[in-house]
Amino acid sequence: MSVLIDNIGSLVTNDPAHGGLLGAITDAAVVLDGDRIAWVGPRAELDGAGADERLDAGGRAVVPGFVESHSHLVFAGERAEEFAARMAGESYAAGGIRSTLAKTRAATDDELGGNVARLTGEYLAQGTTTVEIKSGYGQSVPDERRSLQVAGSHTPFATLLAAHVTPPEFAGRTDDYVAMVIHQMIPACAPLAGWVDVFCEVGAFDEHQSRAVLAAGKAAGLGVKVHGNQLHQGPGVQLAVELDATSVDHVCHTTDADIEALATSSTVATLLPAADFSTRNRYPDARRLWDAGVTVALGADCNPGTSYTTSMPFVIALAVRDLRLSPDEALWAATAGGAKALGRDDLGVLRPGAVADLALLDAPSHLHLAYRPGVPLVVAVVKNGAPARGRWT
Ligand SMILES: N=CN[C@@H](CCC(=O)O)C(=O)O
Ligand SMILES: [Zn+2]
Repeated sequence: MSVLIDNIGSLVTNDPAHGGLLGAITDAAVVLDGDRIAWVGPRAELDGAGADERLDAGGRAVVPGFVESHSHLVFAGERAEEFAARMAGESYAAGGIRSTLAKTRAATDDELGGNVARLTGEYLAQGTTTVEIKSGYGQSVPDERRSLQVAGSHTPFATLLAAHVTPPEFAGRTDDYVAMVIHQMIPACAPLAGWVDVFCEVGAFDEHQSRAVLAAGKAAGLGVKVHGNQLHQGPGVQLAVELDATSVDHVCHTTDADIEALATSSTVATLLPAADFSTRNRYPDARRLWDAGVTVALGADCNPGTSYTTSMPFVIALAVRDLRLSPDEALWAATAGGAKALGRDDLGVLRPGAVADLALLDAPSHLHLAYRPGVPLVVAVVKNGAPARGRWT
């Protein structure tokens, strides 16, 4: 089936063929054919014949669907008390993950799946059409396997976060846990995931342990992702570059050498400012990363500990206000940048042949995403070529 999206006041394509970072077109139209984009351009050049359905954007803005490349949706329970304590002065520590681990292990598959459905629904309603989902609150072979099975029924982008926290049965024996991950968990879970990930951080996994887990995942055919340099300066960024990771995520504490290493690599720096907002952590130096030529993605990092939000528009507003990206750079990083952090060039872009995922904003341009923080501007969403949420005029 073909769909004409007509009367778009301002269209962001992310296709350099239309000029500038965002390939923006005013007074535009888009034609969809099945789940792909068939045509994009100024309305004046549209050959109007023959679409099966017409959606009218009413002169408002259309952007590519947001691409969330970092989330932890397979969990049970919540940690509002921990958040309140942090706001009263406690600092964030990796140990909070263990309380979610206990609740996740005790939950049924249906409870976990229901929570993922609720949260992916929230993402979609706010314009996010692609969501990567990590495991990581199981930390045993059966619990990581079922976490990935639950994730895989909601997304094609599932990541085995094999080394998130040392589980209680391995307390004081992190090296033994790492050995179990390498010899048992990765072989059992690799068929269910696209990437392996580790939390390389003080109090979680050190450089040696992280390298061993990532190398084993890579040898099992998985791509590599790293939680790196979130809370402290550390080896995560360099390790990610060394292992040709698809992305290194957080990247809040960096040296000149870290930025130089990223700039000369194909590893994406995925910035998660909602986690820094919610932990009062240092924000990443996005301006320096971008200006050095690093490929930057933005994600919401939805999880019950550091970032219980599914709002990519909120993340864009933070990135503009506090990370000092321009509104154009922030939108690119939340769409095309997120796609690169998933190794894809046919998501987060509106050009012929790309996946037909887009969002209608009740605004004259994408600038309003940061200009009107907290306002639900996404009023309709198309996913895989089909209207998925909201109303067109
Ligand atoms: N940093 C490690 N993992 C998550 C937080 C997990 C949690 O606190 O439950 C993150 O991306 O911020
Ligand atoms: Zn994370």
